[in-house]
Amino acid sequence: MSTPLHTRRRTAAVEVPARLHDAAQTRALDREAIAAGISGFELMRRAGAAAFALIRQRWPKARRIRVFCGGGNNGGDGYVVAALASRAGLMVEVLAFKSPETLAGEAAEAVAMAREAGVAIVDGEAGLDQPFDADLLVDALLGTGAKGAPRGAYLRAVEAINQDPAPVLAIDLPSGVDADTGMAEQAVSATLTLSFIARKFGLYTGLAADYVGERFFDDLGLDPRLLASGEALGRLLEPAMLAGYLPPRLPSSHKGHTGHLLVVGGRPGYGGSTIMVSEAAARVGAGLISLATDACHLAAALARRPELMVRGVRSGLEIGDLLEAADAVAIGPGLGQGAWGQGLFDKVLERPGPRVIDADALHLLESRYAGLRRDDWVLTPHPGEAAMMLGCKASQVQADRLAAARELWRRRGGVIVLKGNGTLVVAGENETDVALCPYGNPGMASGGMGDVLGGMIAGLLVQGLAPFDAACVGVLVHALAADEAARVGGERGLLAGDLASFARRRVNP
Ligand SMILES: NC(=O)C1=CN([C@@H]2O[C@H](COP(=O)(O)OP(=O)(O)OC[C@H]3O[C@@H](n4cnc5c(N)ncnc54)[C@H](OP(=O)(O)O)[C@@H]3O)[C@@H](O)[C@H]2O)[C@@H](O)CC1
Ligand SMILES: [K+]
Repeated sequence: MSTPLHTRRRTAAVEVPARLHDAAQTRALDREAIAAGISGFELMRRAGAAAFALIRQRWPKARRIRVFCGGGNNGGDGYVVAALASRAGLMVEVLAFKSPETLAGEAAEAVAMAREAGVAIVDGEAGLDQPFDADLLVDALLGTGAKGAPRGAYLRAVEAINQDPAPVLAIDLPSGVDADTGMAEQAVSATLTLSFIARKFGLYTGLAADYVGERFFDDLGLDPRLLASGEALGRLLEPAMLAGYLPPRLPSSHKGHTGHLLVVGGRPGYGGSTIMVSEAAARVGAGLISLATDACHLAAALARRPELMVRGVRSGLEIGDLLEAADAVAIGPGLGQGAWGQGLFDKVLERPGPRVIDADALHLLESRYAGLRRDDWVLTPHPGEAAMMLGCKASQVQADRLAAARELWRRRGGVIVLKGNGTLVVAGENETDVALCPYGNPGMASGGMGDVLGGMIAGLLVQGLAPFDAACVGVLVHALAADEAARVGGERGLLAGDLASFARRRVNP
């Protein structure tokens, strides 16, 4: 972790952020826990108890519960929930999508527990045709053992759950959502999802967001040292991290200590983007900002932010001195891919140094600098731009966002920020090189949001944060600012320009 220039020694304790695992890594943790002396059935009993406690807390008035059980251990969790609910006097029905007699191991023990508690267990497919009028549905069809999209009777169960107006608790993950990638085509649309032992990477990014509902997590009381061991895919970005990255400034700080950013872009008609980049950088604390843009935008830029230093430029030849003075560059928004944009981009790439490369500059990178790899840049593609860079479709990027971001990193180096729900920051293959932002909201689906993000990352780069740290903090501050702005005024109608002032609060943790 790097510290911004001219700041006090870090005082806040740096918390280790929550780890994210894929299904195989989760199964390895399950095995470790069992090897450490907690039986598989005890884990299942704890999982069912955690789920039932959440049901009591969130739906205290629920009296009729229908539990959809599959044939694996996810189904086993469901049988435990059913047993506990029945013992508590609720009316419970299990729809079994695999004959309970065929279940093995701890899942068979859970079936016995449900039977003992007097739970009605009926054949799943037959039960789908019988009305039940449930207050709550529990999805215990598929968990981390699922392979591919739900098949056969499981698919019909998913459809039935989604057609039922009752709220849905998904056990471990919504059936049909891929725990590793978040890919989901036909999946349970849950009200809440309660995950056990490990936070599944796939529940935090891409399409999964449309299915998981509110996310809950329970570590089933396992030893934290066990949970911290073994492999993981990456880590979650959390607000508590900000204090560690952004300590207070020294009283003697002046603008020469807090970095000088050069923003380049804004062909005629596209000046707003670079103004937003500049303003966002200023609001996260960049000391000085020079904007090199088409001369037609000078008045607008100065009217919006008189703090900027703006220069109308006709070609890359006119930014040599600005590049010399700048600690970092943000280039791309509104740049265009014509001769003007090309000339400026070539000039910016002539010398190394921290750069945020976005939008049109990503296209120019692909068309003019195939194979160029650098450590000091931050590339910020949205899924469409990532697809352009990888030569595939945006839907393929979304189907496995981590794989796409990793491939971009292998080709281009530096830091890859793959935007979209559950933005990913990737700077290598290790767990500590991968960060995922679980914040943000659909109000951010509007023009200019990416420009503001690029500005924030660039504004942190000039303050001396390392590229990976600047990208993580920028992504987090951007999403938290958007959430705060949405809380104040709602999601629909949220403007990119609204974020900058909310960001200020976050960079002074
Ligand atoms: N002790 C532990 O480890 C703990 C585990 N825990 C819980 O166990 C869960 C993992 O359990 P798991 O590994 O048994 O797999 P699970 O997700 O239930 O699915 C396997 C079943 O699904 C079927 N199937 C697969 N894909 C399918 C498809 N596309 N469409 C249709 N069917 C499909 C497959 O059938 P097959 O195709 O093999 O015949 C098989 O019957 C985990 O998420 C957590 O909830 C917790 O209790 C904590 C302790
Ligand atoms: K499930």
